[in-house]
Amino acid sequence: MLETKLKAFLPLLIQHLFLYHYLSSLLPISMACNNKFTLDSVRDALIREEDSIVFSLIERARFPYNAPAYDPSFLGNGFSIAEFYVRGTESLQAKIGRYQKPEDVPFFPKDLPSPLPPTKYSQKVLLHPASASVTVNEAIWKFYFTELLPLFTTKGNDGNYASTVASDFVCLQAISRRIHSGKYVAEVKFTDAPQDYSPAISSKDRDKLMDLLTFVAVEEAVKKRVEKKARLFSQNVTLDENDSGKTQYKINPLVVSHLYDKWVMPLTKVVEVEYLLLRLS
Ligand SMILES: O=C(O)C(=O)C[C@]1(C(=O)O)C=C[C@@H](O)C=C1
Repeated sequence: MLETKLKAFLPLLIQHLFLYHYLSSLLPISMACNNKFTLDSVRDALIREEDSIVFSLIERARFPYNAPAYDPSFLGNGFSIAEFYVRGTESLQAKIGRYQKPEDVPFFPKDLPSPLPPTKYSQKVLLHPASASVTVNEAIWKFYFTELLPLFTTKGNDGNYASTVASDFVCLQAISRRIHSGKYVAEVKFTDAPQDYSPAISSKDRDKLMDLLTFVAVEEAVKKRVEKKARLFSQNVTLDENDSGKTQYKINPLVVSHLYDKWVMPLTKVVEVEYLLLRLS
């Protein structure tokens, strides 16, 4: 009985060991600790991304909502200024080698040009090859413009559309990179416990996978930390010793914890599940 079970598990184990050996020599330095890819080192990378997200929101909050920047009829070419800018910038960035790392995912992947000249980066950084197809950027685009922006910008229109959409793109890229880093989290969780994840992957049991990869205490800590970072990074600093006024924040710290609670962590988990479902292919 045990022998039959072992025989069934053997091909999986060989595939797993091969991929683990291959991947651990290829993963990004920022996520590797002493050349070892661990849950702690990946979580450290996610913590670092929090800074980028908070600072990008602070920059965007300098401008009011600026509705004309999102009006698809404004330029007369069928695109809003925001979409036109993101498409053009992604195309330029692809030419100089962006979008080869699994966590750098374009919002408009169709017809992106190849890098000039071809870079070597993609050969150094690889997860399971199927990971490239995992993207939740459509959902990110939607929640960012329709739900998040109105929460942290003031109503109004100051005509600064170019700066506004450039700031939007920095926010979108930071949020997307953090969420798609879920591919690394999923990989390390799988390599740490293939025996737990493999049955749920084989039976395509999304709920079970979601259950296995969820750590409620970690999520609570993340929400508290990002709120604290927003409080620290976005407060107005004065040198006036007698200033007993209420601290002013450039963005509401509660909006940042809400962003993580409602979108960033749930979508990271979707990325993890989708990655895992492809992990044994
Ligand atoms: O740290 C992990 O284990 C993750 O999977 C990342 C993350 C997050 O998005 O921050 C997502 C799911 C877990 O429940 C906890 C945290």
